[in-house]
Amino acid sequence: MASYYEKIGGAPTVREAVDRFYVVVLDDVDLKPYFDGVDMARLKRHMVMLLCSVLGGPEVYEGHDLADAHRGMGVTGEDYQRVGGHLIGVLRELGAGEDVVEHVVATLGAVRGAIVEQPAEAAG
Ligand code: HEM
Repeated sequence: MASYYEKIGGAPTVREAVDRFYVVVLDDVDLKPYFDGVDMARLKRHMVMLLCSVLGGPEVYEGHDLADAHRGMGVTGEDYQRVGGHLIGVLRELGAGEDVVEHVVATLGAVRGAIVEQPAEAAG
C-alpha cells in the first residue's frame, strides 16, 4: 500500500507545501512576529524533513526536539491552531486526500503539548 508520502507526490510536494506554508504563516500578522530573526532556510529544511517522515517517507528528522525548539516562545493554543490550520490548508491546496489530512491532524494533536506553553484565551 502506498504511504501518505507517496500518495501526495513525495519530497517535491512536501517541499512545495512547506514553501507555501511559511508564506501563509508570515502573511498572518498574529504569527509573523514569532519568526523575526529566524533562519527561515534552516527552519524550512527541518520542517520538510519532519513532514516527510511524519507522512512515511525515508527522510529522518534531524532538527531539535520540538519542545526544545519552541521553549520560551509562549506559543498559545490559539496560535497553534492557526499554524496547524495553515498547514492543513496548503496540504489540501496541493491535493492531499482526507486520509492524509486526518493523519496530519492526529499528529498535530499528538505534538501539541510539546509546543504550546499557554492556554488559548478563549475557545472557538
Ligand atoms: C503546528 C505544529 C508545529 C510544528 C510541527 C513545528 C515545527 C517546527 C520545527 C521542525 C522547527 C525547527 C526546529 C529546528 O530547527 O531544530 C520549528 C521551529 C520554530 N517554530 Fe515551530 N512548529 C509548529 C508550531 C509552531 C507555532 C505555533 C509557532 C509560533 C506561533 C512556531 C514557531 C517556530 C519558530 C519561531 C521556530 C524557529 C526557532 C529558531 O530557529 O530559533 N512553531 N518548528
